[in-house]
Amino acid sequence: MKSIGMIGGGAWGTAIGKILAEKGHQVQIWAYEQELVDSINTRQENNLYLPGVSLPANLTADRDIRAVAQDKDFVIFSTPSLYLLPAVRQIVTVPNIAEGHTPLGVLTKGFVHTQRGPRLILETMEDYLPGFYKGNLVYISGPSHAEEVARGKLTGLISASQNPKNSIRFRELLNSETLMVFSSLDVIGVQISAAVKNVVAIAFGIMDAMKEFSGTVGDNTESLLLAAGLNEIQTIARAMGSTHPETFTSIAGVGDLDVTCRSIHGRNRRFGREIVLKHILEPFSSIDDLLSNLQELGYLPEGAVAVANVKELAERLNLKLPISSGVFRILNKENTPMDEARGILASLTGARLDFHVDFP
Ligand SMILES: NC(=O)C1=CN([C@@H]2O[C@H](COP(=O)(O)OP(=O)(O)OC[C@H]3O[C@@H](n4cnc5c(N)ncnc54)[C@H](OP(=O)(O)O)[C@@H]3O)[C@@H](O)[C@H]2O)C=CC1
Ligand SMILES: O=C(CO)COP(=O)(O)O
Repeated sequence: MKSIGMIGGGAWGTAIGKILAEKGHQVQIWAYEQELVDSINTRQENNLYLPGVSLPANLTADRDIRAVAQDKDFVIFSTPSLYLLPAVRQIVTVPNIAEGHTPLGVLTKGFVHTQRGPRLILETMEDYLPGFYKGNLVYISGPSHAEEVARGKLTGLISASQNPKNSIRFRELLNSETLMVFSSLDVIGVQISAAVKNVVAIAFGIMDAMKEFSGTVGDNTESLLLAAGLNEIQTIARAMGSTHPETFTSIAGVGDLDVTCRSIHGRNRRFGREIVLKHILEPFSSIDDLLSNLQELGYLPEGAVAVANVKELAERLNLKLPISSGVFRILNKENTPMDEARGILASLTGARLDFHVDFP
């Protein structure tokens, strides 16, 4: 039996915490909201982010982040990208972390925006953590909606680390009857795939909403977008130093892209659909305004956070990324979803497109 601290009580941290608790480990989740702590500890349910899933009694929650990280055999970060660094900063001086005794894993998908611009999650964490952690952090990703993992749907994940021993440690920790975990050394490729697929899924959601009202956009068109999205992920990942081309054909690459674009659980897809069907960008004047008021959406599409970082990286690395650029312009109110969708499809096909969609 191991003791495990989960830093983040959203849907994903809770689902993975449940898997670990069901394997007999003692799991403590750091949750930001007191209501959530009470719900997990007294009703064995995450009422805010994973309602309807009954949690084991050996999974508990606490608001004290340092207590959750203290004296644990493993600590796993599961906050959204925006809250990751503040969480890391709070636990660096916890003795077992300060001394490098506790292996650290990360479930967050996205980039961290620093004064030096957008950076990958693990490299940023390494800057704040004691030197023992350099090259030893583990990044866990793959096609895995929490709603399904928590209900025992068969799922595959990738555990990536520069240190193969550590990726195997997390693989063995997480492997269960329904969760199959595979190792990878390509920490850059896996992190970029996880972050950028969320941006592609926003474009996919926009296209998906248009499909319902258009004679031009169909399932085939969506697959065109998906394939181009994978290409865009590869382009940026290679430029950033991805080491293994097979990452993109693995569950961390095309697998996660597919589920994020197509699943009804997908929040990035939902965000894209609601841009078209519910005009949810109307209250926001720009992407900065949106990001400052993200809580108004009521759910967190990581792709909205990631796209500004992707734009900056594309400019720095001189990359042409038509899907990400189009999503950025939509969120920044520089262009309409309709014009951008036409532009993206035209750039992918080389065709001259003048279709119009009449929304209800
Ligand atoms: N949901 C999924 O299926 C999957 C999600 N992921 C990734 O996991 C990460 C977490 O997502 P998910 O669990 O879905 O998140 P949710 O949207 O379910 O939960 C939101 C989380 O944000 C926390 N939060 C809100 N405001 C703050 C704040 N000011 N400071 C600190 N924390 C705050 C909440 O805290 P509190 O703990 O108090 O509720 C909660 O943990 C994301 O990067 C996501 O892309 C990866 C794979 C699957
Ligand atoms: O990363 C995920 C699935 O693997 C979750 O995607 P969404 O945030 O779009 O729901």
